[in-house]
Amino acid sequence: MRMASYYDCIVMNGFVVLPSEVKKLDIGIRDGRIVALEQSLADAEAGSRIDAERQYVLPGMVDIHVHFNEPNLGHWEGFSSGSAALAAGGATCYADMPLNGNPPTVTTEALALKADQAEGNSAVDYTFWGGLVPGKLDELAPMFEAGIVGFKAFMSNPGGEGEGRFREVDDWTLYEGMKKIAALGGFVALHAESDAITSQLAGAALAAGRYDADAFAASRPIIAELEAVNKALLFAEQTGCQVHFVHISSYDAVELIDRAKRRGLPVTVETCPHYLLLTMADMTALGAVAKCAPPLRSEEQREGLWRMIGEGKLDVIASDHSPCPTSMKVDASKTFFEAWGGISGAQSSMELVLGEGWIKRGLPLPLLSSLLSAGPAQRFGLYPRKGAIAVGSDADLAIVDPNAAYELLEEKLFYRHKHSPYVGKEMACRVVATLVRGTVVYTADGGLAQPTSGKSLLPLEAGSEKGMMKGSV
Ligand SMILES: NC(=O)NC(NC(N)=O)C(=O)[O-]
Ligand SMILES: [Zn+2]
Ligand SMILES: [Zn+2]
Repeated sequence: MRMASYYDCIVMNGFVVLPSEVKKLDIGIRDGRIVALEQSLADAEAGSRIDAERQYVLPGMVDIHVHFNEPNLGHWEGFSSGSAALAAGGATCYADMPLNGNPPTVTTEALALKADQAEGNSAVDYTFWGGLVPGKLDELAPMFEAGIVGFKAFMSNPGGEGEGRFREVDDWTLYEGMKKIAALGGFVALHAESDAITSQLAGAALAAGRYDADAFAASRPIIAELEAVNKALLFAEQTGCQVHFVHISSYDAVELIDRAKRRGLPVTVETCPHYLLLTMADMTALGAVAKCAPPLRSEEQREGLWRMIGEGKLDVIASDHSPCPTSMKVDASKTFFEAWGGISGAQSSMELVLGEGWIKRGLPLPLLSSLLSAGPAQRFGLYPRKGAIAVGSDADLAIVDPNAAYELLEEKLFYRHKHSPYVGKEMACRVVATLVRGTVVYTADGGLAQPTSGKSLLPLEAGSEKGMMKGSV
């Protein structure tokens, strides 16, 4: 009898963000899961209570686009500092990209190495992407068996150095890979920029002695994104493969993808906080710290992306946290073209999106929350275990105070290299606590409480039985 009303923890008095409404509820947690959502659990027995009066309780963000760069480039970020930053930003789960670690995650051996580095080093739960690259088509099935459902491919040069680096796909590899992935039941994620267009324009800019930020932006125009998206939609139609478009930067591309969805194509679309918060003008003003590919766009595009969100045409907001040593961003001897492309933002996604989308623009919280949590969890087949506040779901929660505006200072960043285009920005709200499976991993007052409580969501055992995972390396 006692069990029925005993909870390990109760989150009380908060405004709880449910899939289609916000309701004042108490959340009862037992064994890491949400077991009660009631108007009041004031009389219940509890191991601990968290008072969320005047605060909002959201499902933790599921950030399916981060580059933590292990193995071997952990000094660029790593699981430990990267996941700490996520926890501080209200993210409770992530999917780590198959680059820029070395080796990239394009074989089961590489996956095993990565999994080994993550284990015991993550503050929040995680899973991994595989990669679709030339010459490794036979690796797709074994990686799928090891639990990988999403395979990332680049349609333009991903940069990076060395023989074993992640390579972009040629059309044949993409087409064949998509047929194989469709047959397996997985999906492809695409960095959609046309290599033909971007390389041609970058070459021309450099030949003309233009190395600055504006020339970089002009070398990666929206037509490059549209051309790649269009080709990928054709391949999706021909192969039946599900496609997820990562970091889409223009509303034109969102509309193109939306038209394909309405024709019945199984496609989803992601954008990132930087395309919603920043423009080319910020890139020119801030320098390479705001350099990414595709580049930041015009104010008109930024507004257009918000309009797309309001119209329900996006599925996912993810950080595309792509860090590097600060010297690769800020180096007087290097041109803008040579600086690392990638923005450090993992810690700020939820605060930025809620601050701009909800507090400033008045968009509904459930809508924004679905892009941060439910949408990405669905994409990875993790919903509703992850990405929802519902009875039976993991108690992965972000508690947000809408009356705690603060200035983001460099020393508040958990990144290994503390650069970000958001340093110095006034944040309109603040993540005050993050819970992973009912455990408080972070509080704004106390900092990181649990640096290693994150768990892998991969069925590692399936691989290890076949000797493909741990033990084979
Ligand atoms: N090699 C990278 O980490 N690239 C990333 N860089 C960006 N977005 O500038 C990406 O996702 O394309
Ligand atoms: Zn990309
Ligand atoms: Zn990325």
